[in-house]
Order: sequence, then structure tokens, then C-alpha cells
Amino acid sequence: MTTTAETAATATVVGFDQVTKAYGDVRAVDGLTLALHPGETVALLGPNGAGKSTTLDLLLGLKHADSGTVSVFGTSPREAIVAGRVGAMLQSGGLMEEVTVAELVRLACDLHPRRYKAADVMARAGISQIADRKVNKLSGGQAQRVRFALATAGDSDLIVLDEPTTGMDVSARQAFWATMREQADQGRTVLFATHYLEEADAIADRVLVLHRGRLLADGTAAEIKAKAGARRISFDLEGVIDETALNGLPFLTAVDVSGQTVRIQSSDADATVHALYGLGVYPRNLEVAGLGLEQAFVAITEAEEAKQS
Ligand SMILES: Nc1ncnc2c1ncn2[C@@H]1O[C@H](COP(=O)(O)OP(=O)(O)OP(=O)(O)O)[C@@H](O)[C@H]1O
Repeated sequence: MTTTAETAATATVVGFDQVTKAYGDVRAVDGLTLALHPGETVALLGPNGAGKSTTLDLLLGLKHADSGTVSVFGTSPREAIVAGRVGAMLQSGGLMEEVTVAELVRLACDLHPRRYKAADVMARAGISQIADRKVNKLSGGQAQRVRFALATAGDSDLIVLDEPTTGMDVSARQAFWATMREQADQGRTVLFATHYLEEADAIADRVLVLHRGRLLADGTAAEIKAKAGARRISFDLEGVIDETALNGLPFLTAVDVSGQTVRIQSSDADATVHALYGLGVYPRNLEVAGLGLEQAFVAITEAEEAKQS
């Protein structure tokens, strides 16, 4: 009989419980606790060195935690991988060089406990036309597509992608994410680390922000933007712009003047705009909008840096 606790454990695709991994003095992952659930598409964001790759390596069993536990489908990462439940596309993974694309994809399919047909895998990754090319003759973007094919060689329940679209051109990226959406729509969990915040905004239904190995924010892209608090204000001014006066406006977090256009960020847009009118200037084309995910990410991580320094 399955107990309630066992049901809860299997409903958690990935579980990190107080996980720490250090390299010498550097705590790459620092007391990380999180749970991913079936069918979620999750973006893992963070500045360089935040611990994203280490987190993915821990959940793939490529590295071991110093303390805490990592579980995948309620088992160890290794057991989940051996069972064919996890497909991964890593940043650093070297590809076998002296084989053709088709040979490599066939090998990956043959090794997968729940394999797909190699021809289908290559078609999905958009590499059928380079099937006979040697792997060491591929461009950077083509090699990424081959890595993607290897990650989807079988019917895995969890797909882990470390900066998957680096080096891909715009149409390759669009095709890649369309395919990933299909995978997610079929109930798979997709976890991807990226520096392209617009991808996270467009694709992910949950965003994790890591900073110095710790989870700084966890929510939908809209929630992360709201957490950053600030708003963007833009307007045009006529004549000579008094930047010193603008810089004295209350609640500013950033100012940019370009020609006659002023763009500012404020943690209290109403008060800032009120004070702007108080300066005796008359802004035209005034717009107030929330932050994009990229600006929200910068605001959140910079605020954390300021707190720690
Ligand atoms: N094998 C290692 N030996 C020593 N330090 C390491 C090792 N791997 C990672 N680190 C350090 O651990 C921290 C986290 O690195 P990690 O690669 O996980 O970050 P990341 O968020 O993936 O960074 P990036 O966005 O630059 O890829 C960094 O300070 C890094 O220098």
C-alpha cells in the first residue's frame, strides 16, 4: 500500500533539502531548499557564479552535496537517471567527435531505457539534414541542437537544460522553445538555466533566482517583477534638460537621459511624478510601466549585493 508520505515524495519531481556544496571557501550552493512539481517549466536565473550549474550537477548526480539531500522522483539522482526518467543538456558536455550526428543520436537512443526512434529525435531537433556530418565539423549552434537531441532521445519525465540556447540563432531558438513547450504540454517537467531573461519571461511558469548559492526569489515572472517593486517612468522634455534637478527627484533608483527623452526607475512612481511637476517642467508622452524581468532581476540581485557589502 502507498502511504501519503510516499505519494507526496513521488509528486515531487526534484527535491532539495538544505543542500550545501562548497569548493574550498566558495559556497557554490548554500542551504538550498526547493521542490519542483510535475508539469512545471522552471527557469533558473542568477548572475555568473550564482551556483546554477552546480545546482544542476547536484540534481543530475554529477556532484555530491556536502550536506543536505537531493531527491529526484523520490529516489537518488542516479536511480532516476538509470530508470530513464531524466534527460539532460549540459553546458560543458563534450560530444564524441569522430562519429556522425546520426551515429551519436542512435547511440543515445539505444542507451535510453525508454528510447525514441533516432530519426524522430533528429527531426524534432532540426538536425536531419546534418545527420551524416561528423560531430567535430559542426557549428556552435548545430552542436547545441545535437545536445538537445541527446537530451530528448527517450521519453524522460524531467528535462534539465543548462543554458540551452547559447550560440543558437533566432530561428533556432524559436524552434527550440516551441519543441520544449510541446514537451511541457505532454506533462514533462522542464528545468532550464539561462542568462536570456526574455526567454525565462516568455517560457517559464516559475522562475527561481539564485544568488551566491541561495534562493533569492521563487515565483511566476509577474511575481518576481512585483517583488522588485520599482517602476519605469519615461517622458520627453523640451529645451535644456537639468539633469541635476532630475537626479534630485525622490525614490529614484536609476536615471537615463538620451536626447530629449528621460527614462527613470522609481520605487514610488506616484511620488516621483508628483515631484517632477513640482520642478516646473512639463513632461510629454509620460509613460509609467512595471519593470521587465531583466530589470527586476538586476534590481533584486543588486539590492542583495548592497545588503551583503
Ligand atoms: N570545480 C570547481 N572548483 C572550484 N570552484 C568552483 C568549481 N565549480 C564552480 N566553482 C565556483 O562555484 C561558484 C558557482 O559556480 P557555478 O558554475 O555553479 O555558477 P553559475 O551560476 O552556473 O555561473 P555561470 O552563470 O557563470 O555559468 C562560482 O564561484 C565558481 O567559481
